[in-house]
Amino acid sequence: KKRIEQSDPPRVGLSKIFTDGVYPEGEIQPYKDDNAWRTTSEEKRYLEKMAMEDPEVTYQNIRRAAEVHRQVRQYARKYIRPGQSLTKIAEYIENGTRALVEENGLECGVGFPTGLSLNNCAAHFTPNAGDTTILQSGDILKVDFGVHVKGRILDSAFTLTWEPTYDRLVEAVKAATDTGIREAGIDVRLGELAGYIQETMESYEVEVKGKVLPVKPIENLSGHSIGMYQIHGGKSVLLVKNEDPTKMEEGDYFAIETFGSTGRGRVVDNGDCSHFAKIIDAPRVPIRLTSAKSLLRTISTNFGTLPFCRRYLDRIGESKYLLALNHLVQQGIIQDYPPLCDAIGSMTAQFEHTILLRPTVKEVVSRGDDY
Ligand SMILES: O=S(=O)(c1cccs1)N(Cc1ccc(F)cc1)Cc1ncn[nH]1
Ligand SMILES: [Mn+2]
Ligand SMILES: [Mn+2]
Ligand SMILES: [Mn+2]
Repeated sequence: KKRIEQSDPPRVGLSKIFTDGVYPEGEIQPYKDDNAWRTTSEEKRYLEKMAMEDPEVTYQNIRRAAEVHRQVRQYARKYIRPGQSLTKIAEYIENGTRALVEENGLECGVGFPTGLSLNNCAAHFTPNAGDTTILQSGDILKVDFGVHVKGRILDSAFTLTWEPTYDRLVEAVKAATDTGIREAGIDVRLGELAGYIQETMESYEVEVKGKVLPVKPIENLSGHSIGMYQIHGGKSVLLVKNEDPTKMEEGDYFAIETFGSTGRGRVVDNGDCSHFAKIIDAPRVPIRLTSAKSLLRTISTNFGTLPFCRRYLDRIGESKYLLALNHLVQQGIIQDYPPLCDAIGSMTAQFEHTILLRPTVKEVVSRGDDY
């Protein structure tokens, strides 16, 4: 039977292409040293077989999300060009994601807002309604988008440039993320892993207009574990050596992401917030403001605990919601995630993959032939 090809722009749902429901496995990396035994352990292989048969755990959900991510980003990389508005770029990625994952309520869909952070801004920027920002040829764009299937969130990001000036910065961050992925593993301490990432990042420098700048890891950004419908699972992988003795554990899902900067190596909240998410264990406080009460109901219905942005409220018909939204933030019910930026004039880069610490092997589920 002829395989149905993906369209351009990407619109063919993956269940029409992977008709047997089996999605490609990611890059397999065996565990190292005192966990190498896992690959051939009968007990661990049995554990994994059970996981594959459990509809809750089955690795097919996260692999389907990963294949959606690979196909959308493949077309997006070709499509995104200086001169386009960030809004158009965001909608291209989101329309592609919704179509390929065959969005269906909270069953499957967009995992979190499409990050399109420019230059000194490293994370959590996506345009709000009315934003007229146009991508420029000298920009460094971090494209960070998510796909979820049954609450399994695929979190992966890459950096795009259209001039060679910052190639070494991009190279440094790609190498640091690959170091983080390679050194990750069951029983690895998070503080130690951060040291390996820092070491790779700091071995690079970038020459800009005759000035040699060291590449700095951004010390207050981090990778993170991922839970069901929960983008931040509670464990953080910092980018500078630290004493956190917390270990990575069998069954963990991790987003390994690193950020490099030619600036301070530190980000601060900057500009209007676009990203928000319901706080998982928020206190059940009575909400007096009627508009806030109804907005919270809309958020719970449409996003659950997945992060959302103002454009997603606009597209489901909400309007004049800012007062209510800020009230929910003040009440500690919704978390705001403002744009995170280093010094003006600095440049930042990011690469991110989602990895699974399976009982027998480590799977870099979001790996593609692009990064
Ligand atoms: O910086 S984080 O808040 C974080 C890092 C460590 C512990 S929590 N964050 C989680 C997140 C927050 C809001 C989102 F809309 C999406 C994700 C990392 C991240 N942002 C983008 N990709 N990955
Ligand atoms: Mn991300
Ligand atoms: Mn992440
Ligand atoms: Mn804040």
